[in-house]
Amino acid sequence: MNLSGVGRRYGLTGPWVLRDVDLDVPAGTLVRVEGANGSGKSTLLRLVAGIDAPSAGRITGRPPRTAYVPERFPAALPFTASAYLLHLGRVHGLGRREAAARAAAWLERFGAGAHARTPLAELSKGTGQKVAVAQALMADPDLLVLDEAWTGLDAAARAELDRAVGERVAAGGAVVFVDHDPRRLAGAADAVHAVSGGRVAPRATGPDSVLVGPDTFPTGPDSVLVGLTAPDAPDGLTGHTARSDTYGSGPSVRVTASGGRLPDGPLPGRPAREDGPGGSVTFTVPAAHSDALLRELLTSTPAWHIHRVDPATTTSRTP
Ligand SMILES: Nc1ncnc2c1ncn2[C@@H]1O[C@H](COP(=O)(O)OP(=O)(O)OP(=O)(O)O)[C@@H](O)[C@H]1O
Repeated sequence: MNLSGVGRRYGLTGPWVLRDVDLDVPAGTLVRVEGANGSGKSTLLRLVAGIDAPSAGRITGRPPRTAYVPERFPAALPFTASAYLLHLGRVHGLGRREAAARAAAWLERFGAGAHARTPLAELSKGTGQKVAVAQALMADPDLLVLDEAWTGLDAAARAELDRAVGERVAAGGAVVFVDHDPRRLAGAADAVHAVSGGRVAPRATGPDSVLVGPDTFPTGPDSVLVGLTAPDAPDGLTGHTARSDTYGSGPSVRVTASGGRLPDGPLPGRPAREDGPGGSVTFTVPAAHSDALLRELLTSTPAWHIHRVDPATTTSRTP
């Protein structure tokens, strides 16, 4: 995929967080993104994953099967770990049996099999992060975007994630990642891009190329948010593309919620809205935007109470 002249700012008049970004992410490559806190790494990764749209420029060629692990986990979702993975597997386009099998296999692989029936809200941060990573990997994505996905994982799970990343690249997928530990996959990256001053610039790669010093190591596990970009059904089951500016038929998600306040601006993915009984509202949004929508609803003041999250078959866009 390719980013050409991409810029991003929050709000119409906000400062440009990123400007004039030209970036190639070829298939079968491992790409590291690095930079200081607040430089715009997560912003760049959200654009790459397609859960956020550029304010300027063009993004083309994003693989249909894209999966994303963002920094924070919506632990308030009313699911057990396996039910959540099953749901996301269905959103990724998997059949029920296949989704259940893959969910179980990935939980087992990350040492979280015993927590399959634990409600998300009761998971430890590290186990929640294992679920976050499992939801992305179970899609066999052609583009995997990992925003500090190792944070909070125990040593065995970190090593397992390293292996899984290697497998994705070996299978011809692209992996784009941010991690504050400069030793993470050291020397394995095919390209390293540094974000600084709103610009993204390539720099030489190699075992000795380290921009982020040891003093920037995370001091503890951050809270994590499971990302769901899951834009496409695998094996060409649908023709939906996860372009942020492209809607139509394709995987979409219905979120039923109540009690919160809507933001002044548009909601992520501009969901269709349907008022229900008891003040509840059902938002229907393309699957690629459902994570951003959930995050917006859960972090609004007052926060929305999420009743249900269901796959839907079609998406309509409000004008
Ligand atoms: N939703 C948002 N609304 C307004 N500003 C935002 C939003 N998200 C990020 N920003 C701003 O964009 C800038 C870059 O943030 P971003 O999270 O992309 O940085 P980062 O490099 O990932 O930081 P860190 O290393 O601390 O995770 C910051 O100034 C941040 O405040």
